[in-house]
Amino acid sequence: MAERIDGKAIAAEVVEKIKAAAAELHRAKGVVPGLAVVIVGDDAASHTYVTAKGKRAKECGFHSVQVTLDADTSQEELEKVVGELNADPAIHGILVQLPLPGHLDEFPVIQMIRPEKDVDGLSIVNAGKLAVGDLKTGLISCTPAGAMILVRSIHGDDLSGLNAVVIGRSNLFGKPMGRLLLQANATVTMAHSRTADLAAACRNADILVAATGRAEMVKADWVKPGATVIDVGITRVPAPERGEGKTRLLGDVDFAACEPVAGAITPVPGGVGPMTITMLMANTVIAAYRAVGLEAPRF
Ligand SMILES: NC(=O)C1=CN([C@@H]2O[C@H](COP(=O)(O)OP(=O)(O)OC[C@H]3O[C@@H](n4cnc5c(N)ncnc54)[C@H](OP(=O)(O)O)[C@@H]3O)[C@@H](O)[C@H]2O)C=CC1
Ligand SMILES: Nc1nc(=O)c2c([nH]1)NC[C@@H]1CN(c3ccc(C(=O)N[C@@H](CCC(=O)O)C(=O)O)cc3)C=[N+]21
Repeated sequence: MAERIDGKAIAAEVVEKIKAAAAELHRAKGVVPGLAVVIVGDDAASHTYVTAKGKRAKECGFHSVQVTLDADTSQEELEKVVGELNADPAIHGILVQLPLPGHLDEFPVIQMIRPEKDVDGLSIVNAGKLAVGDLKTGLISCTPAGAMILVRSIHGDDLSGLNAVVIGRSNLFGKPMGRLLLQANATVTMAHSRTADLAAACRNADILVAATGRAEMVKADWVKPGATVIDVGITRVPAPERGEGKTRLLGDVDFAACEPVAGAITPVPGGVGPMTITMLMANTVIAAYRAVGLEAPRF
């Protein structure tokens, strides 16, 4: 049976470091880290997730702002809001919840966020720094940064000699995850919807990371015995057995089938998700340190 990687417990340890860093920043410079989350429209799942971010920000002692815009907000209105947050000295981190409603163009909105405040790591500057291996001056997308802490909890900092397979190649997760694994000396395969024999590619993985949003697609015979399996996917499905209107979350990994084969595995919920929210706070405190010219702590 695989070891279960407890994302909640590891996130709680990181939260303590974040709180201490925030307290030190306040003591040294009188500055409170400020995080703004912008959400457009009324997607229920997005709102639950944004509420969780606000709660965690408060818990860390941050100044936290949520900007909720109507589903029919125009591109100009959204860009005006981001412009104001860019100019606000009390805000060190800005996150625009994705995806945006279909009539809005994501790319220009994300690219106008000042790189120093881009806590999602999606700006060309931050993505580029990661691509050239500069992990010290940019900001790295929260979910891959959190997933790497989970990988390190099993394998340590140096992944030399290990094969890693990432399923999914999004800018938000797959690409930065692949780059972080490569930077840590893993031999990386980036798989996606056009990969020929996905099962065979996965069977080669000492570290298998799934981020597709296809519920339970990773089966037991895709997993190399003893491999570390990191499940990023989140799909909400109806769960009538829990009561009327109730739902539950499924990952991209068929957990029950893969747990006996893997060496270590993350559950959903309680794996990568809690790390994502925590790393958003870590990025915000890092941005706040840099804003006052202090060297940022590492998490
Ligand atoms: N736990 C957490 O903290 C977080 C969870 N998520 C979840 O992770 C999942 C992925 O998110 P994100 O990267 O933003 O999603 P995207 O939809 O942007 O990307 C999905 C990727 O999966 C690939 N893919 C889709 N279907 C298949 C398939 N059948 N076989 C192989 N590859 C496939 C796509 O390939 P192609 O490029 O060829 O289309 C694409 O690269 C979602 O479920 C999301 O909810 C996301 C962020 C944080
Ligand atoms: N700009 C942007 N950045 C993101 O990082 C981003 C985004 N947009 N859009 C949506 C996805 C999804 N995502 C999740 C984060 C945490 C949990 C999470 O906390 N999950 C808990 C469970 C929560 C629950 O029970 O609902 C867990 O897995 O244990 C889930 C999903 C971040 N995303």
